[in-house]
Amino acid sequence: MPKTAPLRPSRLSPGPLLTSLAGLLREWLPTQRWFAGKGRPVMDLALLSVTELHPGCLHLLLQAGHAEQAAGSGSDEHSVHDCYQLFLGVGETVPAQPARAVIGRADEGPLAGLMVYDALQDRRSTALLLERLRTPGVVGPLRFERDLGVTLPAGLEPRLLDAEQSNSSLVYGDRYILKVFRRVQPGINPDLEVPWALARQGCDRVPAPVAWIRTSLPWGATLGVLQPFLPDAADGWTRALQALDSGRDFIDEAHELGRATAEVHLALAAAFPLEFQQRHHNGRLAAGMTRRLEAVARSVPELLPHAPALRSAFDALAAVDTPRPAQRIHGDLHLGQVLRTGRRWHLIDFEGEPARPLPERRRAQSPVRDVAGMLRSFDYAAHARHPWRPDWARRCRDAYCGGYADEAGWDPREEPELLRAYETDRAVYEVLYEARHRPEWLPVPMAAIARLADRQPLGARRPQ
Ligand SMILES: Nc1ncnc2c1ncn2[C@@H]1O[C@H](COP(=O)(O)OP(=O)(O)O)[C@@H](O)[C@H]1O
Ligand SMILES: O=P(O)(O)O[C@H]1O[C@H](CO)[C@@H](O[C@H]2O[C@H](CO)[C@@H](O)[C@H](O)[C@H]2O)[C@H](O)[C@H]1O
Repeated sequence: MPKTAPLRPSRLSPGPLLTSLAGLLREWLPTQRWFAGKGRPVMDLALLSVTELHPGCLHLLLQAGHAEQAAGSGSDEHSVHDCYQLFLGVGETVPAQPARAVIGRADEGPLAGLMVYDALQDRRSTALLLERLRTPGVVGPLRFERDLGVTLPAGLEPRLLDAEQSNSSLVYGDRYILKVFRRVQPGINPDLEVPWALARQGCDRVPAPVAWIRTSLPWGATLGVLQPFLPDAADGWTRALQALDSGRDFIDEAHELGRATAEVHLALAAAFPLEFQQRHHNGRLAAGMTRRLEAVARSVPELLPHAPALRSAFDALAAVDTPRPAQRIHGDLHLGQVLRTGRRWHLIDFEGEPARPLPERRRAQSPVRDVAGMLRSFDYAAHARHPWRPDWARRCRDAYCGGYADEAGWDPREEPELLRAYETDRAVYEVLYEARHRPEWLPVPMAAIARLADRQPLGARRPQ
């Protein structure tokens, strides 16, 4: 049996504890998908907070730095620091669980001789985590809170979701899903803030938070959110690939998805203050997009030859000065963020692009940005299958914009400069994302970059 006695307080002091964990974490972190420096060496580590959640289970907020190569001629490496949330099990043995849960045996410091493992893969630890959420309260700097109007049942069987994701999610008895944020930033996470506000607005397109975890140390932040689990749901990406595989169009689904997106945008506009953009707003927006393009081109040299042509999409945006109200949006909308149950679409994951700072992700923006994200996603799906089906993507894109216009009362295609600039900006983001996390996917956004630079409409065939 694993040792489950509480650790002596002296063992939890951050400095000595790090002596035990540093070597193990340096090996383990770069293998985790949610680690920003995936595959790259960890440069430095600091423990920002240590809490023993229950005997043998440590909750850590860990600051980790990794080297980021600014590629291109003569550029240097610099270090990037992020704060990560870890749940570590510590015991004389590792409880029965997948071998990949094992992090290793500590060979020095206060944990010397003890095994360390990923507690999110341990049934006992994750069952106790749900118990904490059922009975709100405080453990050290951690606050467990919930919607007091909802009663959470006891004893729901936990399982760690085996999905490609930026965080870690636990499903409890197919009734609830707990998202544990891995990269933590100061401030309320929009994935709690936005679904909560939408629920208050009566919008049922988004699962409403029922419980959440926050911390006050080292600063105020959201650590996790529990929401109802939609059983038998398939995400839009899976549905789109199924349609492609069986040679089917996806027009009805895309049209309905456009309507669902517009419905959520209307609810967001009602739930949060609108911002009326100042003159020259588009100029500033275009300048930000240009800066991002230049930064990504320094990291991913394949982008460099296209940069001048891509900049023209941002210059065209800067030349249009028609201020429009800005509002809260989804911020990272793509086919993987929409779930279909029966004939209904739901939107999930309002965190925004995980690499952007939280204040930026919470800013009011044009809803065209979300539309552009979804349009890019139809192109991604079309590229994921051979032969490439650009006409399939184009029909989806038209149906999606048509559905959006039916619900919202305005068509995103009426703002071509904004749509093109946002699509270009999104493709640039995807280049960086794929280069960092899934290099084998890099050709997909790079193909879009080549077409955007050529001023070809996406989804159209390149001239032979
Ligand atoms: N409420 C839900 N019901 C059913 N499945 C869900 C729900 N929320 C998330 N999921 C599943 O979990 C996966 C990851 O969730 P997501 O919020 O996108 O996490 P991440 O931000 O880490 O990528 C989704 O792709 C989806 O398959
Ligand atoms: O994990 P998140 O949902 O926060 O999103 C990140 O990962 C996505 C990939 O899992 C990435 O999306 C890109 O690939 C998708 C297909 O796997 C495609 O549907 C999207 O259009 C494309 O952007 C997303 O960009 C990233 O933020």
